[in-house]
Amino acid sequence: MSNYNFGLSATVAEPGSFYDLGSTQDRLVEVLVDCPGVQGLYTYRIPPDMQVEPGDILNVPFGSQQVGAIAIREINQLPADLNLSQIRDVEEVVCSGFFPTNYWTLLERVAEYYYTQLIQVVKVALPPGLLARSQRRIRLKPDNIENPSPSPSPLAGRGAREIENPNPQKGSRASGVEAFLSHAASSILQLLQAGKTGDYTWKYLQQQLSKKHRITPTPARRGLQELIRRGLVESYLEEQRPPQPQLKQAVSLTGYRHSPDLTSRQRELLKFLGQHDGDLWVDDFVEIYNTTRETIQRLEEKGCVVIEEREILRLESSPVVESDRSKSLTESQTQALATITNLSNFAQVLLHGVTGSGKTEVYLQAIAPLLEQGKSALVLVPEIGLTPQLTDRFRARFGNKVCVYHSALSDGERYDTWRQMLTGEPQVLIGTRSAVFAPLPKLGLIILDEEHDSSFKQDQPVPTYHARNVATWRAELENCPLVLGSATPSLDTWVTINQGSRENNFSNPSPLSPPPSPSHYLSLPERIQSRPLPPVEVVDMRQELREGNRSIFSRSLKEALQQLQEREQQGILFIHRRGHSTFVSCRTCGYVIECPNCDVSLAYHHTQERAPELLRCHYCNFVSAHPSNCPECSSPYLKFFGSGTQRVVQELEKEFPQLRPLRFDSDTTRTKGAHRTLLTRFVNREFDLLVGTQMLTKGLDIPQVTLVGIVAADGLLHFPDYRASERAFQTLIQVAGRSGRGDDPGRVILQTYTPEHPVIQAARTHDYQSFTEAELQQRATLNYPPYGRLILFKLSSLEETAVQETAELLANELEKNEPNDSTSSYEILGPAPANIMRVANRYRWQILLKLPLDSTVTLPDFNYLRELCPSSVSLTIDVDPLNMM
Ligand SMILES: Nc1ncnc2c1ncn2[C@@H]1O[C@H](COP(=O)(O)OP(=O)(O)OP(=O)(O)O)[C@@H](O)[C@H]1O
Ligand SMILES: [Zn+2]
Ligand SMILES: [Zn+2]
Repeated sequence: MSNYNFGLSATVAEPGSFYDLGSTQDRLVEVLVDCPGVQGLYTYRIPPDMQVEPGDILNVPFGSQQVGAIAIREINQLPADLNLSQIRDVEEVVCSGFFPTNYWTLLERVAEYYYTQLIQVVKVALPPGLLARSQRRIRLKPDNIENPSPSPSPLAGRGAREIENPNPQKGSRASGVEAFLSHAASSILQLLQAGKTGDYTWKYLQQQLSKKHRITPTPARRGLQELIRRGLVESYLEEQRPPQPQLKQAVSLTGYRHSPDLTSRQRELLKFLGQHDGDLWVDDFVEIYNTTRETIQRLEEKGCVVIEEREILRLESSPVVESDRSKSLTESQTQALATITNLSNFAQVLLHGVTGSGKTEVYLQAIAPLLEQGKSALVLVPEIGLTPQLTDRFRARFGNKVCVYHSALSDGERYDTWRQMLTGEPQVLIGTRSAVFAPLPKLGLIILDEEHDSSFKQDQPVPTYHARNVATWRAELENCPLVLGSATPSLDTWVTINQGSRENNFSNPSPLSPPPSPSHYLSLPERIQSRPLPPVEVVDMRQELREGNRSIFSRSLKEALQQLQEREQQGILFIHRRGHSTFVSCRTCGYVIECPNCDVSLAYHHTQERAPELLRCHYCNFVSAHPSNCPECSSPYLKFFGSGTQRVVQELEKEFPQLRPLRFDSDTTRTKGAHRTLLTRFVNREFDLLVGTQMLTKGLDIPQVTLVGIVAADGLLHFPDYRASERAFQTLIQVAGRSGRGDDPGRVILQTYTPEHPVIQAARTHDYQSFTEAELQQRATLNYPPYGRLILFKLSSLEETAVQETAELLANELEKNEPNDSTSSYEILGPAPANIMRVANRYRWQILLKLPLDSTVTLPDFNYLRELCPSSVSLTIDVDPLNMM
């Protein structure tokens, strides 16, 4: 801004004073300020010679501070509750073009659809502290101080300050510059000149000014403006530190590995290292093989390995992976790929491929040419920790063009990844749901893998967005294709795509009809190498009991477990719950031990012989010691009901002492990298059986797994939720799909007390189509999604009566507003207490609105409803809810 027109500077409004420029001339901008606890948009004036675009990062005065802000939109009318004298000027555009075009349109669309304030959307979209981290710095411009150039140099101009000074020409010598300056400005200059580099953060300068010169923020800011106008100093945003070469220790095998005095453990470690091409990061080696640095050093002393420092990429966060090349595709993969690569505009594609059909290979080959064209791709996955394999496959193909973005990254890592994206380098970003907001410029393709997975939906906090919706809007705005991949597509997607592709086929290409809805259905109906899907054997556990088998394992499953080791194969046992037992009750009086904070029973946790016996709440994490007597009647006879992962592992140890089970659930995978470590050990055959929950269902590709046992399918079936069947079916098919992915054929043993249930029957035959048709019919009858829309009002409060009264009040309001015309009306279900009425001491009520799909229902003003809630009651509006509390 060194060419600031001095003549105009006199008209810049000083805080507290007011120069009327005539309102027609004023350009106003609404900004989001980055200040903790501050919400909403603030209006500022754009100085006449400043250009501000939506998305620019600004500096604005805020109270007595100077804060970072984002320009949201220009407005041409002053908000009604403000008058011009209150409006302050944008101080400076710190950084322009920070966000890709369309980015703000996307965020606004999310805010609108999910009935949230824009600031809430911005909070999920941007990495934490994005603005706060952009430090503003001030540095001297020594050239201008020593040789101020002639007109139109700022020094030669005529401005307010110079008029005060009778002899402006003296300013042409450096030593005389200070003579023209205000006290604040010359103090700043002094501070800068006193330093070695003449370069400080503005924050530091402000502190010094206030401490040493008693200059308050307002004059300080004016002083700085003065210096900038005169071209004596410049202000800049501290650059992201260039990637520092970081060094890390790697361990590699030497040729000399048969030293005679090696222990068997040392030999084993060398063998493991050999399996990784003789080369690993020391950290990874220690973690994966449960060894220590000292052990590795001893191997080095014996000359079997060398340890050396190697440079790593700053963003790299996983072990080195072998690079690989494109596989030659099967016929259906080829067809699918051809369709996807031929799309250059917005289109929605469903890639419906059975488990193990090679969807990932299609993604990889669809992305490769984009990178060559300088474009980027966004790959959304349910949970990154659970799928280290997927990330590895991408890294193996695209090396360091792959970045990972998810909430488990540290703030710093997230910030770096974000800034790094803005460079516009073509890259592949793999991330979980919030990565749908990643600001990749030149986006060529969005992929949502396992699109049926409910972790793409955020239940809380607001915005309660579904990444699939946002991805669709994003693809539309970027005009690029969106690929939804799954072996068990959600019914929502199934219906959308079917409708879309029908219109596609039958639309009449007259120029007057709307363009065909760009939907494509692509199918991979077979596994790679025509391997069969594993047969599913359904075992009726009632029958087992009748025939005298009281074990949690059926005879079939026992036999299969016995065969595992003989055949050198591995298996997976799926259990619906972690912990040991789902509840504990007294045999004498029937008392069930419950959480003091929630309306649920406590689960019994006990991992091994000497470990403490604990009761744990799976909702609020309350923990207590397991009592030895019934708290109600003191009876010592407490019984455990329901089996969790711990119990199954204990039973296994009793019945199959030779089998080596590995528990894989959220209790055992809490630490960073634990998923990878455990899976690696399993793949290395340190264990025979993986025993785990839901997290087993997501994308595991382990060829030597031939057996999948579902210990009790019933736990999945009975939920008071209209989606229970859909979810249960997806889970069963996905778990079953982990079996038989290699050369050996697989099998699935599904144990249940309700073998006749339609979900079990459909899973038995892997019959997606008929399950889906039957389920859709039921949804249509009841106007449930995808044939209707739902909006869930979730209320909660520490006060039981307050939340009930508020729920009733809101329901009344909704009823009052209900349109009379039956075609455009909505249905109100409730108010009702939530399924679990109290969680973490908060009482929960809900109201469900059911809306027809195709009408334009006028909804009541939700902001008004929000205002009706007393401060003790919190209200969340969940649009298209997936979990009914
Ligand atoms: N054309 C191919 N030729 C040989 N092997 C392939 C080919 N395509 C994929 N594979 C391999 O087949 C296995 C299964 O592929 P992938 O994991 O991509 O299946 P998927 O469809 O994503 O399965 P799921 O939905 O069960 O996760 C992988 O090990 C992959 O490397
Ligand atoms: Zn009792
Ligand atoms: Zn609880």
